Amino acid sequence: MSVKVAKFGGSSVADAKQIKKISTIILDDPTRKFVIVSAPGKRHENDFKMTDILILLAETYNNQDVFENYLDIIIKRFSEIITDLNLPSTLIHEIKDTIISTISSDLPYVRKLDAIKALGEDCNAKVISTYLESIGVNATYMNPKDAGIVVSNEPGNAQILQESFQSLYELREHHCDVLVIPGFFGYSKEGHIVTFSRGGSDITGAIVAAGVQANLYENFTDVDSVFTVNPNIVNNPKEIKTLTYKEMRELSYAGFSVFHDEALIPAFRRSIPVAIKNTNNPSLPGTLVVSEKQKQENCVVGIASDTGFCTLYVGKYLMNRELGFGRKLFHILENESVSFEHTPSGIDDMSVIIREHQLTPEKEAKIMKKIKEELKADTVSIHHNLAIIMIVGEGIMNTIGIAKKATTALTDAGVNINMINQGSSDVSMMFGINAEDIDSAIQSLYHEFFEN
Ligand SMILES: Nc1ncnc2c1ncn2[C@@H]1O[C@H](COP(=O)(O)OP(=O)(O)O)[C@@H](O)[C@H]1O
Ligand SMILES: N[C@@H](CC(=O)OP(=O)(O)O)C(=O)O
Repeated sequence: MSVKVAKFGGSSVADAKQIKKISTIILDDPTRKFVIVSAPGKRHENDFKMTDILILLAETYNNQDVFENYLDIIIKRFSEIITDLNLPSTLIHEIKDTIISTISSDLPYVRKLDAIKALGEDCNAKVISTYLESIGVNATYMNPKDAGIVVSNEPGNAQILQESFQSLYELREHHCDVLVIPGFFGYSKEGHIVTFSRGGSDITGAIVAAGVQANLYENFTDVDSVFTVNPNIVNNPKEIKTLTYKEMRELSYAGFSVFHDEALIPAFRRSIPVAIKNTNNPSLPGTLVVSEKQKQENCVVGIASDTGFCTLYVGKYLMNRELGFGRKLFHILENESVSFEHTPSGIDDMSVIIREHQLTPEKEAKIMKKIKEELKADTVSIHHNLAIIMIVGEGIMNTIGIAKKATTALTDAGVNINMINQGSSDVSMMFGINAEDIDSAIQSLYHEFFEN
């Protein structure tokens, strides 16, 4: 039996008009049995995402601040959707009761925050399945607990547990034609709601696709395809037709927010192709992510960029001869719950690239003090405001001239390179630059690699 998993992102389920569009897409293909939905997203550029307001609601309630306006915004948004879809008003009363009982529950704050964040997806899934039923579809809402989505106990950063896949496979036999599953969260073994990292409905989609052994995982969003560069930086960039899991993971990791980087692994392990398509233009083929693709003349498929990094620089004469230096350095970071992204190193120097949001000024000072004292380092410093650029493509490692092209483009744009990391990955080349240079760097690289 051929089955597809279709995930609809926040922009695809942002209001009644969009929900009607996704219903047509679901009805169009009877193999679209598993539907994963996000919370209502942005309806236009300056709009808000429901998840952001839910977080503000949780925070203000916890700080005993004024929270009622956030509650009103959330209820109003769901009310509009329910009214415009001609669904019974009892549904909005149920949603309101659920939100109020969740915020006033006596759960510890981290648990409550996750339970509140999950409400956007959960309530929207209930609304969408009720709508599908109202138009005659044999659809049902399926809670992630009943679906068997068991995750690790890390609030806001869940990982799927292996045992989930067997239970998910059994969903294939479910008597309904369409199962609507809320994205973004699962349940820990202890029964707590735990969310994935932000943008994590893509992860739910990939997990369900892997579990039910789908023939295709369709990820519906608001762009016609994955573009070679971020369309918010370059106008109308070229589209990518096909790319490999590995290429997509690197690009997503480095800023192609169209697809979550952690959503690739479950699909990759079971070789399930991923199609990224536009809800507003569903007849277009979109972008296909697969295990292997034909060799292309220009091996570079995409160039991603992301900000919010910093470099922790450590210098010590004879570092290369000191057994265990790296281990001790990482141990200091581990004790402060700081993970690292990259570690370019020299003979007497080591740089550790870290995502800045993990550091507070106090944590930063503590880490630097420990490195100085415990590792007897000569120099320790932290440089903020770093951006990374990732040039990605299978075959990059064995293609002559990629670095030359990249450095020419950066030179033409007057951009200083703070760091180069090449050879650690066989599909990417990384540059570190100042965050304020990102747009001009990407525009120049796009010109060099895709227009010349
Ligand atoms: N290289 C890229 N190709 C396509 N979209 C990109 C790229 N980089 C960033 N994006 C952004 O990703 C957005 C879609 O992702 P997201 O906002 O998470 O959608 P959804 O609401 O479907 O979850 C696009 O509107 C676009 O602004
Ligand atoms: N709603 C969640 C999860 C998600 O995946 O949303 P979206 O599909 O709108 O990116 C978030 O905003 O993080």
